[in-house]
Amino acid sequence: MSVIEVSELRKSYGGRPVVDGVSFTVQEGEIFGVLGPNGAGKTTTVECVEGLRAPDAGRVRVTGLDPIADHARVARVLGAQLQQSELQAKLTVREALELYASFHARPADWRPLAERLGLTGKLTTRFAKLSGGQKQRLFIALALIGDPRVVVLDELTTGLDPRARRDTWELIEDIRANGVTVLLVTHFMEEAQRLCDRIAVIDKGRVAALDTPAGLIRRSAGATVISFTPSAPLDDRDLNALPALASIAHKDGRVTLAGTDETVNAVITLLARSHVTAHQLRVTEATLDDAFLDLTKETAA
Ligand SMILES: Nc1ncnc2c1ncn2[C@@H]1O[C@H](COP(=O)(O)OP(=O)(O)OP(=O)(O)O)[C@@H](O)[C@H]1O
Repeated sequence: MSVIEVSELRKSYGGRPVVDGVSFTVQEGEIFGVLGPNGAGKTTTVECVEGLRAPDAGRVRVTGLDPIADHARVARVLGAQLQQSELQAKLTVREALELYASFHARPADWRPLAERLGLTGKLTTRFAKLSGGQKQRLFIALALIGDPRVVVLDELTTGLDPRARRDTWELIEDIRANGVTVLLVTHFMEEAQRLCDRIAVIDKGRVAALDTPAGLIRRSAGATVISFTPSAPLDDRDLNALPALASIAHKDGRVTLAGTDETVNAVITLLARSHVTAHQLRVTEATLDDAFLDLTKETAA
């Protein structure tokens, strides 16, 4: 069952389209990633899902409800992460939890939530005195306090150290294990690769690709990279004729080819046929990072 449906969403600012026909659906229980370069339109898209912005065109549904027309009902099923500026510096963790619980008709009990998020020892600490990781954990708690079916987390781990980021990833997996669907906006490839079931890569206001992390890697041009130092020079014409070749580079006598498994098999055949030995042969799989750069390379150019 789909929890979020976005269809042909469009939004312009001052006549400039920043979301230009975005469509995707998020299934119940998924961690769905929205990934893209700066200014791609990710936040605008999720703000339309949250009902914070009205689309110019297109259709958005959250559990079948329109986030603008049915704002109150959507607020009951959707938990949104607050921005830093939305919490008063002097509010203690306990006060923030109680205050946000009071906004909901049927809030979750904040005590076990605070326990699960490791905030029990910080209940009397003021917001301004919390570390970056503790603040993020509080934001997660506040997003979950209405006992939502779906939670939207935007750039949750930006500014956290690697340890706090990993702890946050475990929390997100834990949220999903409790049956909550997660819509995650992120800049971090490692985060997206590790957490997301599927990812929409947004580029210039459009969905450049939508797939599982493994699927995105497979469809990027240079999904597999093979490098070696040949015992004798290989004919460039033979190398350039390799199937599914995405790129070729020569450096310090070493040849590096990006392509697919087909390219790897063909280069091994070529080496055997040419009686050339490949020293220090390495075959590596591209990461989501490589796939992302490939999928959004026109933007960077
Ligand atoms: N209220 C607004 N008025 C005018 N322009 C806006 C407004 N909000 C966003 N924009 C512009 O729309 C574009 C898309 O912004 P958006 O925040 O959706 O992108 P993003 O993909 O989330 O970017 P980032 O990764 O940098 O947060 C940007 O160029 C931004 O400057």
